[in-house]
Amino acid sequence: MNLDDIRIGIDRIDGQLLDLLSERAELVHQVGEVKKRDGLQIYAPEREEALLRKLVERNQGRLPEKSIRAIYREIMSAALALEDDLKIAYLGPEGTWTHQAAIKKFGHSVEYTAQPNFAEVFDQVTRRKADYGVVPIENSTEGAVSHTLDLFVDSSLQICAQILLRIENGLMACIPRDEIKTLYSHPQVFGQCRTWILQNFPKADLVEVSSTTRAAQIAREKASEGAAAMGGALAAEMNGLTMLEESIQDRATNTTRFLVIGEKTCPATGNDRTSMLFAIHDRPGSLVRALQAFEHFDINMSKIESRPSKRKDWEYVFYVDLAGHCENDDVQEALGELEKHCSMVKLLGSYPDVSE
Ligand SMILES: O=C(O)C(=O)C[C@]1(C(=O)O)C=C[C@@H](O)C=C1
Repeated sequence: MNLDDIRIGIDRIDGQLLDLLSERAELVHQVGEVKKRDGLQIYAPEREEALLRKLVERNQGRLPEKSIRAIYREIMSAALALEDDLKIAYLGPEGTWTHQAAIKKFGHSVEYTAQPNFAEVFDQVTRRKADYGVVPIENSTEGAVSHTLDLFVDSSLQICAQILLRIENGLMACIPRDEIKTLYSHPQVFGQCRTWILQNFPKADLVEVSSTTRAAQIAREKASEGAAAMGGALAAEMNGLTMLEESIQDRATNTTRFLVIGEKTCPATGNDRTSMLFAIHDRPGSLVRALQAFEHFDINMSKIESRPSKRKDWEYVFYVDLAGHCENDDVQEALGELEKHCSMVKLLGSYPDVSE
């Protein structure tokens, strides 16, 4: 077979694919009409996850799971845009890791709105200026993003999905490496690259800024003063910086978990995770007894963080993630028992426990 013959085959299939995608778009349009009529959420993470799991299982061909997910991400992104003008708020400016996480979840067809800080992301969704928000919650090297945890205490928003994104930080500048005097980045990135900084730039000044994109902008503006930035390839590209060294994070598998927040949580998919906050009574053994509620019902607790309550000194709020959906009987019963030992329990939502 020669190249032209093979390409004729590809052209034929692409034509068929487009016809099928148009047919799909017609059905999606009908779904959108039904959802608007019945007041349902346009974004349906449980349906997306079920569809993706079915497709990955069915797949017999050469395409790896990652490619199937990426292709369908964009097909469903086009669907979301057809159903409504979906707007997603994220921590900007453009090119931040949160922006990339948002695109990984919602694709390129929906509208994005960059916000100056996490509180604004929450606020935009609360005031319905955006349909959903994307915020980081924890990093596998550096731990919790405490500011996000704190914002959940007073917010009525619910978590409806999670996004896992591999974070590859690099050193970027528009000056040679030996002229670098100051490193700019987000505090989380400094934490993720601590060993590399000590080994490579032990004498450099470290300046924390609001995002890696902002750091890249400063590396350009203050190049003559010896500025460089640490962050992702997109931030370097958008600011015309050279990547002087790639993959400088201390752990190769460095991954950040992001949450999608909206007005409603997500229905059960059979493989879910639930997030909640609670505060305990100030009595001996309260925390142990509260946590035993999960053990009694054989529920796996995958995360616990404590944060100051900000209402009274030395009083804490615990942020917990567990396996299961808040509508499952065992989770409901565990919550009932938990409440007996707590002064406050607040469910933040249940969502598909994706590992991609
Ligand atoms: O089935 C739905 O609820 C749809 O809106 C369709 C669709 C899709 O393209 O398959 C699009 C967006 C939703 O988040 C889930 C699925």
